[in-house]
Amino acid sequence: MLNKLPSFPGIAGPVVVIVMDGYGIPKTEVGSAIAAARKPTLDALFAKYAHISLRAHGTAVGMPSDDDMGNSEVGHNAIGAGQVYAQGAALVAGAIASGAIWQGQAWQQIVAGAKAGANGKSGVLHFIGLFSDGNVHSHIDHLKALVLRARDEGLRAVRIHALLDGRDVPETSALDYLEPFEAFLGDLAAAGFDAQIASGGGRQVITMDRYDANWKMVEQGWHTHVLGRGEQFASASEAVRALRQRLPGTIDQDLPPFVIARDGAPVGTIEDGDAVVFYNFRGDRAIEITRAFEEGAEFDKFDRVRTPAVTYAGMLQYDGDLKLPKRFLVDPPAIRDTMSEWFSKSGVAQFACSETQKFGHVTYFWNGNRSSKFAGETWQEVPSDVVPFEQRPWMKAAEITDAMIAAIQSGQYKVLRCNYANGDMVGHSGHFRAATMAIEAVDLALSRLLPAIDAAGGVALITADHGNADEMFELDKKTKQPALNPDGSYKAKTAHTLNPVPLVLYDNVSGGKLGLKALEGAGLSNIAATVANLIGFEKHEAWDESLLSTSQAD
Ligand SMILES: O=C(O)[C@@H](CO)OP(=O)(O)O
Ligand SMILES: [Mn+2]
Ligand SMILES: [Mn+2]
Repeated sequence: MLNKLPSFPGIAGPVVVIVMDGYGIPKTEVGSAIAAARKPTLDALFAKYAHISLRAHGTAVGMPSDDDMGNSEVGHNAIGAGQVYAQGAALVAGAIASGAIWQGQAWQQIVAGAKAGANGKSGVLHFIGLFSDGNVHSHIDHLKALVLRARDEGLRAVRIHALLDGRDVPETSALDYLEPFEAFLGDLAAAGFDAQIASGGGRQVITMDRYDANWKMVEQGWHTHVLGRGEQFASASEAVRALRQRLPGTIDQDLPPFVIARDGAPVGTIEDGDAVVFYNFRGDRAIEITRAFEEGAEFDKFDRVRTPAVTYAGMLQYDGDLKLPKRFLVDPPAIRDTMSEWFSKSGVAQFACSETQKFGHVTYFWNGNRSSKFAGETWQEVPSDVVPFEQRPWMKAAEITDAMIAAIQSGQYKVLRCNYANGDMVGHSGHFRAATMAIEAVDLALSRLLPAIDAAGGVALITADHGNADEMFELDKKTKQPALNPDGSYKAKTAHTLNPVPLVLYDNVSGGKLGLKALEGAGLSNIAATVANLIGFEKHEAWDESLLSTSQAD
């Protein structure tokens, strides 16, 4: 149980933490869908209530460097745990640099599995994952290290199944990664090691679904990577060129699947005796395909047609509760002492809500990559639409708000949390106009939610996990100003940003006694202690400092 604060009994009503996914503080108004949105509620929040900015990228959220943008996993982990852990990107890079990854049992079993093969023939080692240097789900340098090590281990062949990104990196950058990589593989092949790209497709089309939103994507991925069914091309770069020509304006994440073939035969279907490494380190979009590989006859999400007997590993363990996958190359961060756990131990009833696309963010990521609840937690999922979100920028903001208002009015919960997906999911489309509407939808939601909090005598902390809609145009690397296409138009940007995020204390109950401290270097990991203080508890010793000032205590 957390200790009671000696000086402040906590507010009478509930504390509501509102995460506006993808809502950063823009550096410039040009290209900011947030600056362009009509948002009277948010404007009033910033005009009238205590607010500070928080770091939400780089080392402040456990990424390897401050050149790394934030993302939902590391952001929600930091908020929920109140601490910063070295995250997957850093842990994998470290394990490769030290060589520890190759000494681990999992890698050795992968190598042994491929060498043993089946039916008297050694197997092939397949790498499936996101093909970029975005460092949100994966990094291409990790893939390179894996391929080289597979060669050094004396494996017969490797095949790569490349999920095109354009969401954590510029929207049509696939060839910038594919061409040098094909050259790298070509050099290996010339030196006698059989290494080729075997299949691929846009990450929003195949394989990388999350939170059971659309298993069809995983089914299509299985058909592409495992069965080798789909449109055939001579190489991945040729596939990208041809598909772009056929589907003008389609960005990388949305490109259809492709299979690489010679003389009509796929070069890398997945067969009995092969080994498979899913090389993404982040879990949300890795769990479904992992289940398809690991589960037996009980698997009922789609017809796999064929289930090759393979040795399978994930880069990390993606879910510590479900032990998914069983075999993994690098230990995940051992996230402990989350606020959900300690509020639960302190008898605080908690409510969490989002729509499918972000549901795991406010539950599984928030609770330290655990898919189970702590005692006294209630989770509510609002099913997301399965459409391109630029067509429905309001997404489920209204329904999430309905659920939050009902939960507040029930009087059952002391701490509530929700995530509005709009700024992020629509921001990822690169569609500026839709992104302004996304922010307007969040604003409208807040205009309903905040009065319900007032009526319950509560307060809200309004924040975000990282930026996205705040920068909808690529910035020129040198000038840091929005970059232009050859025709003079702005280059659309689909990725997250490096910008800080707001933290607003919406408080109409303390009569001005509560405020926020602008601590040097404050980041998302300072929120947990702030919530604890607001409900009258001291922070857990592992948590970063609280940002709450109470006129009695300070
Ligand atoms: O869509 C995703 O998987 C990531 C970007 O790669 O976004 P977020 O971290 O906001 O979930
Ligand atoms: Mn996010
Ligand atoms: Mn995002």
